[in-house]
Amino acid sequence: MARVVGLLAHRWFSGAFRGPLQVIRCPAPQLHVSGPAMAASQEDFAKAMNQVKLLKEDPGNEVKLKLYALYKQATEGPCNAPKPGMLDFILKAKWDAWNALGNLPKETARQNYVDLVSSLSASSCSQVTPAADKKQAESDSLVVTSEDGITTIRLNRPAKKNALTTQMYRDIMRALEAASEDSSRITVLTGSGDYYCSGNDLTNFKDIPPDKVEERAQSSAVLLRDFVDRFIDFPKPLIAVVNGPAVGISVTLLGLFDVVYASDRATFHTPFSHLGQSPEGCSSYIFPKMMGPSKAAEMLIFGKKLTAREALAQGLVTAVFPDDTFQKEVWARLKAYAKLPPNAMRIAKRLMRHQEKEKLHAVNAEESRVLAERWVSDECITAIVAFLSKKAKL
Ligand SMILES: CCCC/C=C/CC(=O)SCCNC(=O)CCNC(=O)[C@H](O)C(C)(C)COP(=O)(O)OP(=O)(O)OC[C@H]1O[C@@H](n2cnc3c(N)ncnc32)[C@H](O)[C@@H]1OP(=O)(O)O
Repeated sequence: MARVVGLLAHRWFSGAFRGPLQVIRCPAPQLHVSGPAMAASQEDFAKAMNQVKLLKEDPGNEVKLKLYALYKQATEGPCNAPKPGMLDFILKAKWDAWNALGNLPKETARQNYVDLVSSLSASSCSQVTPAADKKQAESDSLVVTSEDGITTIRLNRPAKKNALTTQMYRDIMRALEAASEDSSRITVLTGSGDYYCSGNDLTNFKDIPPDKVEERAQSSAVLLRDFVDRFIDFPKPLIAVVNGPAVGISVTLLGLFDVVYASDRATFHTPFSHLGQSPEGCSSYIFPKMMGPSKAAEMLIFGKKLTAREALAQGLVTAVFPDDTFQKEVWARLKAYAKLPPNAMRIAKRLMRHQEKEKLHAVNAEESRVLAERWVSDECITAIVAFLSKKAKL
């Protein structure tokens, strides 16, 4: 421990503060399920010490001194070190800060330390994932956090109902790659705001020069195929926390998740025929197997929108929760799952997925190929033009 403090103190006062790991985004507030007024546990304290090393911005010497003092008070109690000489400025500043805490109880110092670190993390809007040596998110539209053994990938375009831009597909792929290698045990996909996701961002089709339409359809099909492949191959338990309505590809992909928890406000809509498009995400294979061919046809051919309860009855959703307790109940459950032995979980997943993998890749390839054809069809172009000119909504 003394080594850690020494290292931190060295970093702070030499200015080399930033840790080597890549910063992703703010921690998700709802991950903090523990009660508000409780004293910080040793575990919280240890986590806070780690978080300090990962702060994006140098919080400044005053805050660093405060952190130092609280740390010493929390671990050793009131200042008991001899006062340094006047000329030893750094040691003197540290000693003064510690000594100024007087007889503050260790528990209070621990709590204050945790609170201070948490406010610094929130204000510098930084959080890291352990495998963040890889570049993960290019924009604010995706927020990736890692905490309590759970890597959370959050779609973060609430004003656009979390519609997926081309960049977001790429960022999600990177986030999945990183999550498959980081120390987290389970991975969650969820959305910010009132929607889970409104599917493909239809403005992805905007401003394509006529002579590039075919080329763009082909490159989008490659992107789609790669994207869905990542879900097929993802090695750890993958959970969808469906916080609100889901549309298009965000619904079809659910068949590739291990568990799907939904708010009772969520709906599930795959309006492919309305859009002149065709099913993707392996849904043309998984949905009929899961819910029977005729229920799958209602969704995938006729675009029937399911309520959360209907989706539960069809096996698309694992459990439905009342919206007002959704986040609390789901995250409590996930935190418990994230304590299970990671290798056992991966092995169980591998055994379940293994027999189907080849088939799923083949289905994905075919669905992507067919969609490339649909994207250049009159039916599809008409539907997209109608949406973009605000004449049509689902
Ligand atoms: C490369 C891989 C390709 C994979 C292909 C996948 C296929 C699909 O995913 S198909 C599904 C495509 N999605 C849609 O067709 C949904 C279109 N959106 C809507 O019908 C409605 O917006 C809504 C029912 C989702 C919500 O309606 P509501 O009245 O509540 O809100 P709005 O005012 O319409 O939305 C707010 C804002 O968000 C924009 N927006 C919503 N969804 C999309 C979207 N999918 N693409 C682009 N933009 C979207 C909407 O236009 C509004 O924007 P403004 O505030 O600027 O008007």
